[in-house]
Amino acid sequence: MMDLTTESLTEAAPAKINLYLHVTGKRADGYHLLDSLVVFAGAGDRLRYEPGPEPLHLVLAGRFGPSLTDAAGPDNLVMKAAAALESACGPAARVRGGRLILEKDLPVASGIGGGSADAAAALRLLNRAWNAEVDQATLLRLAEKLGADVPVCLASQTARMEGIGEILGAAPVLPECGMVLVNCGQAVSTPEVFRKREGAFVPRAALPARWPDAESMVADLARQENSLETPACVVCPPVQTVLSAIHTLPECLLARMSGSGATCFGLFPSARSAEAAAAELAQAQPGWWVWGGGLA
Ligand SMILES: C[C@](O)(CO)[C@H](O)COP(=O)(O)OP(=O)(O)OC[C@H]1O[C@@H](n2ccc(N)nc2=O)[C@H](O)[C@@H]1O
Ligand SMILES: Nc1ncnc2c1ncn2[C@@H]1O[C@H](COP(=O)(O)OP(=O)(O)OP(=O)(O)O)[C@@H](O)[C@H]1O
Repeated sequence: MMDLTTESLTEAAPAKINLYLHVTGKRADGYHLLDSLVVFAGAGDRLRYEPGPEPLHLVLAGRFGPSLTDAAGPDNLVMKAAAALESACGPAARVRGGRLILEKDLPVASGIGGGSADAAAALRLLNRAWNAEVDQATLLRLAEKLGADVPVCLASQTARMEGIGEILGAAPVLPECGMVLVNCGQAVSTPEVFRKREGAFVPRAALPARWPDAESMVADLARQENSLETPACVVCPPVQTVLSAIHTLPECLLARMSGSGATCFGLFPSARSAEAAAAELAQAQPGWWVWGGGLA
């Protein structure tokens, strides 16, 4: 008998951060080929499912719930994921209606994959709650169709991401470190940033099997880049201000933008030093979204 306790009907949707992001090429269909080291932070959204007799619908809550109210319908990535899963259910599945409650605590359209993490959480959650028995390979195929960042969010574990996001491989073993995430409040369109990218493609990075400490990781990461940082600064100039602010925080080892922006991250020697730095920045910039802590 399946366990349908409250806990089993809740899924975390952690923020995705691209520690580096190289645009290595472009496909004929316009999608870009990437090489990226993806990690997940302690910050995230939360998705809860309350089965019920009414048709499945989405309720938005959390700090950024109101910024998505126009997108609570079938276009929301959570509802798209639910529909995709329903179409792939096994014969023993018990597809039910009810409420999906999305605690939206990550800024929207901000380069940390909030919508992708929500979609992946919906696939995991409903696969369990509906007893859908959709296998991992099929889940990955559904995830790919929902968005380039959804496959990596399915496992929500550190990974090296290639192709357009669908090729997931082993990543270096990471050392203990902390992270600060900062968003200035301006939504940034991913296609627009990709369109504005200019110049040569960047080769695939050479990475070790593991980094023994945060300093050696940062020394390597400093040789990599986010190829979308320059175009994102054109679309959203405050990114530059945010990067400078992170860079000057005590103990900051590296400051960089994630994904297509505008959220930027700082790496710190520990979760504790990141929390302290985040508290300092939040006080100085009350209008920004600031988070500090460890990796997921
Ligand atoms: C920039 C990243 O966040 C890095 O992790 C992702 O590549 C973007 O992932 P995403 O937001 O899930 O992207 P999607 O919703 O699939 O695509 C949005 C748009 O971004 C562009 N896009 C996206 C991914 C990719 N590899 N190449 C692209 O050119 C395309 O114009 C696409 O129409
Ligand atoms: N559950 C959701 N959460 C956030 N955005 C959603 C959701 N469903 C649909 N969207 C739409 O998807 C778009 C991208 O939002 P999202 O927050 O995933 O972007 P992002 O952080 O830039 O993602 P990425 O890092 O994958 O590029 C927004 O314009 C938003 O309207």
